[in-house]
Parts: sequence; structure tokens; C-alpha cells
Amino acid sequence: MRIGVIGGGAWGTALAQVAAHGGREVLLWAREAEVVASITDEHVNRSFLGGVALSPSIRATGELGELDAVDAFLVVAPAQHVGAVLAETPVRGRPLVLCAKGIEAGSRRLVGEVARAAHPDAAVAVLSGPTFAHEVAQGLPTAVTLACEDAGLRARLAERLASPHFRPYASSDVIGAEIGGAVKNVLAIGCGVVEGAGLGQNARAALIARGFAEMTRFGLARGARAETLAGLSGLGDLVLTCSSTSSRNFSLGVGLGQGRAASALLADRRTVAEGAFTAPVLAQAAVEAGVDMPVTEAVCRLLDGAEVEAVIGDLLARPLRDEVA
Ligand SMILES: NC(=O)c1ccc[n+]([C@@H]2O[C@H](COP(=O)([O-])OP(=O)(O)OC[C@H]3O[C@@H](n4cnc5c(N)ncnc54)[C@H](O)[C@@H]3O)[C@@H](O)[C@H]2O)c1
Ligand SMILES: O=P(O)(O)OC[C@H](O)CO
Repeated sequence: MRIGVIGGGAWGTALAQVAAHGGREVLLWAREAEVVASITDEHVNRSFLGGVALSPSIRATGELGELDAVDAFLVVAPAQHVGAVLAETPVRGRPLVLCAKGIEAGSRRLVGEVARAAHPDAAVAVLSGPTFAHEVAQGLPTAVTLACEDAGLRARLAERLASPHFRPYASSDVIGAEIGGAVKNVLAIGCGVVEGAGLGQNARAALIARGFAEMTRFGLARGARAETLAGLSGLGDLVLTCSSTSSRNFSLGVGLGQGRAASALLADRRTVAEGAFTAPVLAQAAVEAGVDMPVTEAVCRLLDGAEVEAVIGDLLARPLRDEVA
């Protein structure tokens, strides 16, 4: 199975490295000419994944049309750009493995819905889990959820992507895998705020647990399975992203917690913090689904510039409730 990777950011590059395991040829499309040049000439991606020597069997291109030669696509553009990029990609019914984590602003569609609308004849799979790109690219041990409704295809994809360091666990719950990855980014911003404002480890653990309750309520309302949300792509990724400044979402939250404005924190970033885009759409989708998501609402207020003290005070002042509702 020849793999094409759509997106030359940190995660697309790390996944190209995974797919190139054993010297297999991989074609990576990058939007930036300098990324194509750096991978082609030096086998590195200086712009988004510096310091990692890439397999020489990864070939880079700036032409989406060249991807016509592959058998399956790893779609690794940021969630807000997946629709536009897929519209230009010659998919022609070949499988789309979605690796972005987010919800499209405006339409409030999950990435799977965006992909199906663009290419109704292509099978859709979701690859998601606790995966910092720089660790994956260095060959450190990693496990992910690989979700696809077609059992034969998910087995073929898992076999194609697995390596001694990269272990996909198969699942048929596509929506569950998607929702875990999208929601955890929003919650990670909240955990970063706790860190930045010096609110302590108890508060961070409480936010992870209550955030997971929110993720579960929302996921179940949208048809996800509870065990998927408690697995690698849900709780696993939530714990990772809420624990480390290696996370762009957590780091954004740290800045907010230190009193800096979201607009300033996002302005000079070249890398993506998906939670900043997903938070307001997730909050709207939660209202539509009749699901209570107070942590998500708090993150939205913080992104809009509300004072940390006021937002945390309001969260803690909510009426007492049962833990399991
Ligand atoms: N970096 C990670 O560790 C990691 C791990 C798992 C999942 N993800 C997810 O992968 C997706 C891609 O993130 P990343 O970390 O590879 O990106 P990145 O932050 O490293 O790089 C930004 C990417 O956005 C692309 N981009 C910017 N504007 C664009 C546009 N108008 N159209 C198309 N592409 C545009 C750039 O070309 C670049 O590929 C995100 O949804 C992210 O949540 C990232
Ligand atoms: O850096 P972040 O916050 O986008 O997180 C990266 C991955 O999604 C972690 O699994």
C-alpha cells in the first residue's frame, strides 16, 4: 500500500517517518516550498520538526496532483483547512485516514464529516491518540487508536502503519476516536491555564477528571462508545496533552493563565493550537446536543479575554451536584 501524506507540519512529517518504516516509499505533500526543499535536499523538516533525520524514502512535493500515484492518504492538514485541501486532492475513491484533531469552525463539522462531504466514495478512517510528533519521529514507543468501520481496511491500514515502535489498536468507532481528539485540545488549554496561574496539581487533576466527564457526555450524545472515550484517543490523549508544555494547546493555556491575551499568543505562532478554534464551536455543538460542558465554556471565556480569577471562581461557585449524572 503506497501512502501519501497530506500536510508537512510536525505531525504529517512524523507520520511520513512512521509510514517509511523499513524503507517503504512515502510521498508527502507540503504547502510550503521551503519544507519541500528541506525534505528533498537534506531529509529534514527544519520548519516544523527540526532535529529529526528523516528517512530518505520520504519524497516531498508541493503538487497535490502528484498524490494521484498513492493507494491511501494520511490527511494531516489542520482541521480548519482539511476541506479546502481535500477539494484539490485527486482522491478518486481511495481511503482517507484522518489525523487532524478538531471541529471545523462555522459548519461545526467533525473532520470525518468534512471528508465524507468532499469525497463521498472514499472510505474514512481516523488515526488518533497520545502522540507528540517529535517523540514519534524519534521512534519512541507510541500506541494509537485506528478507527474504521470497514474491518478489512482497518486491518490492512494497521498492518501497513505498525512498526516495532508504533502500535495501532483497531476500532470500529470512528466518531468516538474523532471526538476524543477534538475535545482534549480544548481541555488542555484549561489545564495550561491552571499551570500558568499557579493553581496547583489538585486543580489540574480535577480539571482532567471533570473534563473527561464532559468529553464522555458529549461523545455519548453524538454516538461515540464509552470505551473509546476511555481509550488511547480519549483519556490517553487527554492525560498526555494536559501534562506537558510539549503540547501547543497546554502552552497556549499557560500563557492565558499568566495573563496574556489569546490574540497576542496566537499572533506569532506558525504552529497550530487546534483547541483555540475548536473551543467556541464545541461549546455551540454542546448546546445543540443539550450537553453541559462548563470547562469548555470556561476555556471559551478565557480565550475571549476574561480574567482567570473570575472564570475559576464562577466554575467553583456552580451549584453542587452528583459526580455521576
Ligand atoms: N504535532 C503533533 O504532535 C500532533 C500530534 C497528533 C495530531 N496532531 C494534529 O495534526 C494536525 C496538524 O498539526 P501539525 O502539528 O502537523 O501542524 P504544525 O503546527 O506543525 O504546522 C502547521 C501546519 O498547518 C499548515 N497550514 C497552515 N495554513 C494552512 C492552510 N491555509 N492550508 C493548509 N495547511 C495550512 C502548514 O502547512 C503546516 O503543515 C492538527 O490537527 C493537530 O492537532 C498534531
Ligand atoms: O501539541 P498539541 O496540543 O497539538 O498536541 C499534540 C498531540 O495532539 C498530542 O497527542
